[in-house]
Amino acid sequence: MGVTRRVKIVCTLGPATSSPERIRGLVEAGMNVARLNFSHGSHADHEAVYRLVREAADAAGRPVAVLADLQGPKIRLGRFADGPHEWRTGDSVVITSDDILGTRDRISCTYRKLPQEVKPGDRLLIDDGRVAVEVTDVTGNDIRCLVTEGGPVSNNKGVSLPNVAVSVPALSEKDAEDLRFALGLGVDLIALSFVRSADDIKLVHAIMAEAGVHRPVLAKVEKPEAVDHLEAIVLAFDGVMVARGDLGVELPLDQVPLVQKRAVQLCRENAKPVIVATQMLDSMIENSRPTRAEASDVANAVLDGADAVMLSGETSVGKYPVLTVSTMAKIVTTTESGSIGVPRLQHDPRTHGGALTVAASSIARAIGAKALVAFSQTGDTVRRLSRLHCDLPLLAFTPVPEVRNQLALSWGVETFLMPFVEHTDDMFRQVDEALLGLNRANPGDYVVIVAGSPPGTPGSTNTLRVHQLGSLVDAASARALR
Ligand SMILES: Nc1ncnc2c1ncn2[C@@H]1O[C@H](COP(=O)(O)OP(=O)(O)OP(=O)(O)O)[C@@H](O)[C@H]1O
Ligand SMILES: CC(=O)C(=O)O
Ligand SMILES: [K+]
Ligand SMILES: [Mg+2]
Repeated sequence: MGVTRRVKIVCTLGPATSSPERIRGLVEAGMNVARLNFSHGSHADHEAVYRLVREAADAAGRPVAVLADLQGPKIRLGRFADGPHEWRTGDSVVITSDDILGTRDRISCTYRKLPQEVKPGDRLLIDDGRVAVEVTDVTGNDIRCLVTEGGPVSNNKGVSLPNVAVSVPALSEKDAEDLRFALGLGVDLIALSFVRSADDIKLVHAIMAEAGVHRPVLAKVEKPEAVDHLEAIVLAFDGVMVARGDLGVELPLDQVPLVQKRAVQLCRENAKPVIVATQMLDSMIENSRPTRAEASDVANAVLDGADAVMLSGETSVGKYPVLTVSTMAKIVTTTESGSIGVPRLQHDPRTHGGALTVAASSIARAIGAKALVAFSQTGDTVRRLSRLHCDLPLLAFTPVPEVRNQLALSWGVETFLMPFVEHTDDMFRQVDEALLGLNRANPGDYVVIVAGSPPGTPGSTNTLRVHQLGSLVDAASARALR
């Protein structure tokens, strides 16, 4: 049975990828997860793109998860009447909490209390640190600043205050509205930006409870506070994104690589998916080929054990969105073919599901099974198998459509959506049907199946079967299935 690319690809959608053709192109090139960035674009934009992703995924017959990335407590510049502008080193500019349409010399910001929380001498970094200013004076709502590192500024660029503890709430009114909208739309996954504590997830859960829709929530690690509480955050959330763009501004840049490695390992230990994000193939925003360093960056995330690698500006506003995805896919598959292992897991499994999946993978290898198969209603058992990075195909069977999509983010998982059945024998028949029917294996081949019994009882993973394909039907029916 062929194994395809194991590490998944997340693509941020934007103006460069809003047409049906472009979105189909991304799916064909290998997009597994589409990221809707609620820092940009209107609800109408996101809704249109959402529908196009669903259509393209259905047409391709492949699951593509949709991830809604909430802006979170990031302070941003407002809009310019006539931008973009260039701020030169030595210029004096005003950032104000007044609600104005900006000019080159005076621009609003999204955080009303900013003038009360900064003082002369504080440094503000704009657009991931491309432009830096220093506060010289605060008068009323106006913060006068000296530009210390000049550069371009435009609508909605982020403003970071690396050493100032601002009291912005973890979920703004805009985030709450965006979350309700995204849940209504039917997205599969939510990401929360600038998470500072494990408790931040409670605000998201409260809105999900009101909406009556529950979806997994990823914590974006991009604040020093998140790095300090990493383990608690991994335990509380359903996964992590290492958001290196803001992380490299909020934290000294040299610390980013080690935070990446620690976050990836912690997530694997806890069977939670982890995305490595930002600037992976950044130069492809402008060029048709990445730098050698970028190719290595993608390869190293694969070797760290990440579930997924992410593209941002490369696909949202870049000149070569589809080519960037195929380039990334090529780097990933070549790296995976190198048979260099990922770091070992440090913990013995602590749950029944964990123990059973370790045993399943070792039995499968020992008997030369063709695949590992997991039945799951929540995806939990599948993620426990996924973290082992076994070189056999990893096939997930679920009756829940959004779980099928969610598993598109997890390392190595290929998912089959199957009707719910009452008895384990019917589960094994579904495996026969799927694998023999699709010509993925031959009667007589072995697969190792992990399941729960009785089916439909979450947390009941207790069944491990060494299954010979076709053994539950007579030979004639097995042949008929082919
Ligand atoms: N829908 C959009 N409309 C206009 N400009 C966009 C849009 N999406 C992205 N951009 C531009 O492309 C840049 C990169 O896009 P990306 O989605 O990666 O946003 P980002 O601001 O870097 O991410 P984040 O806010 O999550 O840290 C943005 O800073 C913005 O200037
Ligand atoms: C993706 C993101 O938000 C970042 O890198 O900052
Ligand atoms: K965002
Ligand atoms: Mg960010």
